[in-house]
Amino acid sequence: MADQISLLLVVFTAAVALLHLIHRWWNNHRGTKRSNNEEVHPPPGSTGWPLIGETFSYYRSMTSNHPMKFVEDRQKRYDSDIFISHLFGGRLVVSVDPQFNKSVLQNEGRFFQAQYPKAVKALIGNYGLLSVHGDLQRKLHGIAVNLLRFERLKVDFMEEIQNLVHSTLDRWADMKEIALQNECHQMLLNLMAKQLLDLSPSKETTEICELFVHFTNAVAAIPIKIPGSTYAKGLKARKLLIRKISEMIKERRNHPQVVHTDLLSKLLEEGFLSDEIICDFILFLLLAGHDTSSRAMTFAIKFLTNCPEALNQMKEEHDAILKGKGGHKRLIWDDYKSMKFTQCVINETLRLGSFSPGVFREAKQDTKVKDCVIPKGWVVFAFMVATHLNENFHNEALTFNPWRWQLDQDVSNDTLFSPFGGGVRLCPGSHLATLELSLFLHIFITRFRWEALANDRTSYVPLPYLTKGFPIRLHYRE
Ligand code: HEM
Repeated sequence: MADQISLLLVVFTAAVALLHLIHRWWNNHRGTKRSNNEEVHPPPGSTGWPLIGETFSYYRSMTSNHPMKFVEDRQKRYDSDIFISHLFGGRLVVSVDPQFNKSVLQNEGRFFQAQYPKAVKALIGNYGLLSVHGDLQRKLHGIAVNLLRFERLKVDFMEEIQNLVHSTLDRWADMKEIALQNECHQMLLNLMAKQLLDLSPSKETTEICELFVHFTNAVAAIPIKIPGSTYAKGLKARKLLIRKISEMIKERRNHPQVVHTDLLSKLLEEGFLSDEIICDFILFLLLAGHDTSSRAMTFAIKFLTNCPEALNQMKEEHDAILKGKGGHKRLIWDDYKSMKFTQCVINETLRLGSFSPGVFREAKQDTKVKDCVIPKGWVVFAFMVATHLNENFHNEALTFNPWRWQLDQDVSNDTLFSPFGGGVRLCPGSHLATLELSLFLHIFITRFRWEALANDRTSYVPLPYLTKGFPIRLHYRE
């Protein structure tokens, strides 16, 4: 009996090994015949193991002190900046070529179109902005741009953000010790909940924030739908969030006499969007509008904590602004525009944090790049973080150095630095995000000094975050 089991194990192991070799060979040698019988070769690469592909190597590298190892190994192995892999549940072409990535973004709707993995689409819904194309994308993008236009930033948001940050910091001061990452998530979700759904900070917004933790974690998690998995929890959170928004829509329709000055009212007034579109659109804006900016806030404070020279320069800049206002604490647009060093800190935080690590685009036709062809229907992962952390483009790329933005104007070109994407999908929230960060840094730095309570590390998966949530102890500045 024992012999039979051993024999079975040997046969099974040999079969798996053989399958793997065949799979590898097929990955490395396949070509596609075009209609004129010319054989075209996709980029070099490997889809790794059946089903899981190269997911584990990618995760291992992106959670380590050497996040670019996954990319660097493949660049060396294939002698190419564009290679095939199997990540996020499917085969794709990974591009770390900044010129090609820029052209992918600029050619949205022509040669490429946004195509996020099925698992992400199931979370953001059929009408989350990154799922829609053509006229509907332009229409919804336009609504988002209008919501976040300069005139609104200069007046409404300027006022609203400062009120919110001051009241939140009053609460933090009472708590003395806080987990900054969670607190920033909650603060910015409160801002978006007010703008989109007219919700003031309450038990309900705290519940929404808790659901968003599961929802966001699932966006870049391994998409396994078994009960208790990160992905399954995210899908459940989506269902509950959509139910909440639907109930608000019903409530508004039942009580039209109650006046609201939020985005939801405007969308209902316009009357041409279905409830399904409105729910997915609002859910997407809630997500996009709080998650990345709140991560950026936490990272900025963490980077400054580890770089006392930059923190001192920030203190000087912000103390001078306050002094110039003769004790009047509320900032105006010109004060914001005068924060020169702060802008360098924000750029450096966006580069080193790379909060939106890459974008997904499907080739709408066979597309020649260098000496290979990306066949129609294949998805390209334009991996921005690999440009942002590349030593060839940014000297000592893993070091926080805000002064690089003062000295070397070249690094601010949008081929090498594109934290907000580009083309027709350029992030409509980029100016709001910069305003939020600047005002937050001003108020935080002028009110508090702080000490870190744990030795936190950066992980770039599922999305960039600090592994311990950056716990800090706060003290009022003398
Ligand atoms: C640090 C903060 C932020 C970063 C790094 C960021 C990054 C990005 C990137 C890279 C894209 C392009 C995705 C693609 O092309 O596939 C994008 C799209 C988008 N972002 Fe942001 N974003 C930030 C903040 C915000 C905020 C505050 C809002 C809204 C309040 C927002 C709303 C959106 C929307 C609606 C889109 C989709 C645009 C479209 O597909 O038409 N983002 N963002």
